[in-house]
Amino acid sequence: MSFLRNLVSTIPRFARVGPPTIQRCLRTPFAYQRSVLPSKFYHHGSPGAHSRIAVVGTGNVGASIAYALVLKDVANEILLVDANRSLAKGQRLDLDDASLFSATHVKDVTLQEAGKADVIVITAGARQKENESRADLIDRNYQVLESIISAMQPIQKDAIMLLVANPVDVLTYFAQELSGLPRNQVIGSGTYLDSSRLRGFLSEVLEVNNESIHSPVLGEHGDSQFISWNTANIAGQPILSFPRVANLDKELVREKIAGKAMDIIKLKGSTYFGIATCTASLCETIIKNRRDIRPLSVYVDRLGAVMSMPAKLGWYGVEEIYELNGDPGEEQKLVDIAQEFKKTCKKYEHPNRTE
Ligand SMILES: NC(=O)C1=CN([C@@H]2O[C@H](COP(=O)(O)OP(=O)(O)OC[C@H]3O[C@@H](n4cnc5c(N)ncnc54)[C@H](O)[C@@H]3O)[C@@H](O)[C@H]2O)C=CC1
Ligand SMILES: CC(=O)C(=O)O
Repeated sequence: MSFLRNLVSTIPRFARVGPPTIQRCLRTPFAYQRSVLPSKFYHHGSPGAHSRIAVVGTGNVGASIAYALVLKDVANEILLVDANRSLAKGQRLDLDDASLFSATHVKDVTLQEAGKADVIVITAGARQKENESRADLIDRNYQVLESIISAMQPIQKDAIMLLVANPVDVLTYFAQELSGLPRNQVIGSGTYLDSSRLRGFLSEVLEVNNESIHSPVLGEHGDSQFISWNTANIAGQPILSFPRVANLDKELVREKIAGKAMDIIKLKGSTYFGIATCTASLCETIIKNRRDIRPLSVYVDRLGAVMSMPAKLGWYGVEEIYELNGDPGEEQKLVDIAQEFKKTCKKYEHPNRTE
């Protein structure tokens, strides 16, 4: 065997690249895959685990997510779909060129086929222009979402649907209403991106790697988001006990983080690298059942609203939502955000909800 391996390693890599299925078998041994993945990731009697992520909407955000997924080698297949079919095809051809170092196979498909994926990422829809808020997109993007979900039916019953299009909290709620999937399988990227922006900022203030900083931004992925200073910590020490953080103007920091998207939009028209990194990481969390805790758009029963709260994510979607530590100011913010959310959604209330 070792003689064969040595022999194979002398063949240039480009000459060893075979059809995608063969590459997949070579890269990830069958026994390993069987021990790690649940039955829902087995399809078509394929000789190993077979995970598929659909990306609906292949504009700036969708294409960047697909690119990040290819580089991370998260799934066997990425399925691309866009109302503009030539755009999806063009992105697929371009991504083919990027998959040289990845076992991921990229396809352009129909919405019906996307509905059979294990993870369905929805980025389709309008984006903000300068000085437009995320909430201003609601009328346009509700229509887009409704048409996409109806064209994807019947959606695979174990699928996890991950909303990215804005306003993400409101669209997540509508997707929960319209998709027929259990609520815990329909989530939004929420304030994961805002939290990563805050970690980046605090990492410079404290000169600590951002992965060691736990500082969630919660509530709305929008103007009313807030920083949970009372739960934030480094190495278990409250973050407010660090003088460099204690001395910051907290409202100024909040505005800086909440306003970063518009700062970028004013300079280059849209944001996509940050959300692509966050979304690819969420897909990996789902497919590998990592049970990471992330600030995500989830339905919070006691408040009757979708908003960003720390949530445990894995194969089966959201398994648990974590409450804050009882600070009355932060609780009031959640209540206010829930009230605004309900006012917005009333206009679109769907009569067919069964759960
Ligand atoms: N949640 C977050 O943190 C972030 C969310 N976004 C949101 O992501 C969304 C997409 O942004 P971009 O990619 O920059 O916009 P884009 O305009 O580059 O791409 C949107 C794509 O959606 C497609 N589309 C529209 N209707 C469709 C339909 N019915 N079926 C299939 N495809 C359809 C369009 O053809 C277009 O290719 C926006 O709503 C934006 O606000 C953007 C950045 C961060
Ligand atoms: C556009 C957007 O939602 C963001 O970059 O946060």
